[in-house]
Amino acid sequence: APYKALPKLESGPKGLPLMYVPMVRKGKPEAPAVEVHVHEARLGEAPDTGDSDSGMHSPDAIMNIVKATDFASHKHHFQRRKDPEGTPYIEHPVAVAHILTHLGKVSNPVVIISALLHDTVEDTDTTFEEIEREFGPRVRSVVEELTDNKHMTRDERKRCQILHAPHSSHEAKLVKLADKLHNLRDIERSLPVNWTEERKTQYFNWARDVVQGLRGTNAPIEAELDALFAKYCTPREGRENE
Ligand SMILES: Nc1nc2c(ncn2[C@@H]2O[C@H](COP(=O)(O)OP(=O)(O)O)[C@@H](OP(=O)(O)OP(=O)(O)O)[C@H]2O)c(=O)[nH]1
Repeated sequence: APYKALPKLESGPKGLPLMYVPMVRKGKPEAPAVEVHVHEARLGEAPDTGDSDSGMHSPDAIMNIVKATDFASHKHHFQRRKDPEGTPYIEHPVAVAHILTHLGKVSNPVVIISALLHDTVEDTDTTFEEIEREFGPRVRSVVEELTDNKHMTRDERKRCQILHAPHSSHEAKLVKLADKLHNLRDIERSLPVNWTEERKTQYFNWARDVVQGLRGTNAPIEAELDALFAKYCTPREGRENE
């Protein structure tokens, strides 16, 4: 279904100063009123490091993160996970964003928004044009990197992920790492319907091959992945978890 964004409450011509009114507690404002400048383009100007917190404190970054959560929950509304409980799908992108912020200590809004949106084009009627219109070209580009080509066979898609991982942008690598960690944690928690133990091992082995191409991106997330690989992957003689 088409996504209808709420009109911005703070709307005004881009770049024009708006008055930020501080919260008032016990008759005293928490902070003096300040002027903030709304630049929709700021997301597109974020630095390339992927984990910088530049821009994180800007009101428009926070608003766009909430908007992406709302967008994803709208788009994934009817979708369920493959677990026997039929968990609402939206739990996955929200958990991926949470892994990035809390375990990975990532606060680049482009990465967090891309994590929230990473399955919308692959799994729903969302288009890349829609993502760009609502969230800008940087987010579109990262989501494009994270979207499997549905015209390929399953085996081709899986092979492509291994081949493309090392060539991904830093932002996409971060989301991929967190995506894999959440999917693996989910499988450990509850095997998807009709999955055998053999398929579980195959998935863990394949995920280890993808993660191999993402290494050196985020130490805490990679450490959690390594602990799971050590537990569930087929050991590689003399090359443990390579
Ligand atoms: N672990 C787990 N995965 C679930 C569940 N429900 C849906 N999925 C999705 O299923 C995919 C993994 O299942 P597969 O059978 O290997 O892949 P396929 O759906 O593409 O054929 C993942 O998507 P993907 O975008 O293909 O991710 P990935 O394969 O790139 O990691 C994952 O997000 C669930 O309950 N547990």
